[in-house]
Amino acid sequence: MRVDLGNALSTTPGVSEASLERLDEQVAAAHETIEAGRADAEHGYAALNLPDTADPDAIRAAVEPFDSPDAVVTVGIGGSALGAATLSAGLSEPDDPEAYYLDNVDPEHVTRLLDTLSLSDTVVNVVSRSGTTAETLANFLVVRDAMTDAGVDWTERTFVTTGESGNLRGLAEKHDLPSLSVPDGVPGRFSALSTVGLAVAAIQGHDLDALLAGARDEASRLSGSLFESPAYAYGAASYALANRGALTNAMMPYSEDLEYFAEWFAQLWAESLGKDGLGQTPARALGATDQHSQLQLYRAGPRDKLVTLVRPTERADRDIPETDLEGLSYLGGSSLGELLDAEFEATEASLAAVGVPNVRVEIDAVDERGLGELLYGMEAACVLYGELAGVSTFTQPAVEWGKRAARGLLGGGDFEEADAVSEKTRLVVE
Ligand SMILES: O=P(O)(O)OC[C@H]1O[C@H](O)[C@H](O)[C@@H](O)[C@@H]1O
Repeated sequence: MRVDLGNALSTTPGVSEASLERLDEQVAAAHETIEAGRADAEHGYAALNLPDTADPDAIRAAVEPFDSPDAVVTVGIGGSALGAATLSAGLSEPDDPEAYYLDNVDPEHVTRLLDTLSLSDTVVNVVSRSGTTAETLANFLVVRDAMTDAGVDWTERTFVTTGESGNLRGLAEKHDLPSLSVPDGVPGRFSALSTVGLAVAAIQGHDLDALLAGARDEASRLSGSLFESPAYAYGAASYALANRGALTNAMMPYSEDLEYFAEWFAQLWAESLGKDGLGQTPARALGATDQHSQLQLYRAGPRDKLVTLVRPTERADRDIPETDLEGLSYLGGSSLGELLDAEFEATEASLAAVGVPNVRVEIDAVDERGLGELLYGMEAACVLYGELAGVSTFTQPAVEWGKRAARGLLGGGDFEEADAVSEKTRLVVE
């Protein structure tokens, strides 16, 4: 992963090179804390050890009974779905088993998906670190029922990824389901490079070793200076820019294959850093599509944004046919990839021209190695940002509040958070 901070230096907000040099002392101290956390495999920091601790052979062995299914449906939410979804979207090949994600309990969507699938040729991948998330367990009960109704033995088609104990672990043991464990100390949103994110990639036949090698490369570049580590350069600059008023981070990959990556990044950044009145709101965008919608705001709206432009430097290309249509001949003989690159450069320059901070992040290609670098790099950037900001990066108390309120409302226990629902102030206009 390469990070170019040049367009964030003399912008508004912006961070001077001299400020970054001063910040580098804090980066060195934060790096020491991070390394100590990694050495002790402390909660959260352990995620940065995954390139070495994940076991691709064990993952491949666990999914081996499911040889070439038509589809794999992951039932999970948040960190238990987005990492796998990012990988399957980024790596997908036409002959792969189709990957679907049930990460919402919208009944119409669930029904539509179940009606579309040939359930006897589908693998169900139930993922929940805690084993208690209501949406995941409810969806699983619905999927299981649909399989039984279709005459499919769900115990033959299901595998489970969860913690060492809990409801799901109990279910896996009771029915002798193939299962994987979520590694200790790895929060959901940092679990893309573990059993949680890699199992679907394994079923689809992607190269787990190359993914982890990419991540390992990025890990080897972590150092006590932001000027030597692309991940820390990104984390430190984002932190400095947020302190100076860039409270939104618009993540804008120029690749359809990375659209899910922006969604994964949004959870990572929001849930890890949004604490104590601090944080940077992630916005999701896609180049070049959003040049024709959101870019107007990014360039001319409030000066409260950092725009992160991500692209692969190599991709399979497609020529644009020659044409004698008036005014269009400049396109002919060029390629869609060249056009997309020109759009990327144009957006970057258009933001820089009016002093809107933007950072360029590049990987060589959207392949296993590139994704390993990118996901690991962003995780390390996030951990560094959290250290610099002094927030508790690996917890999510605000999310837990909502989970308890919803559970209380459904009669799943006596949770005082549920009372707040009836205390809501109303001002209804009809
Ligand atoms: O994996 P699970 O325990 O089911 O959790 C799924 C998701 O639940 C919560 O909303 C957490 O805030 C997320 O970080 C987590 O990824």
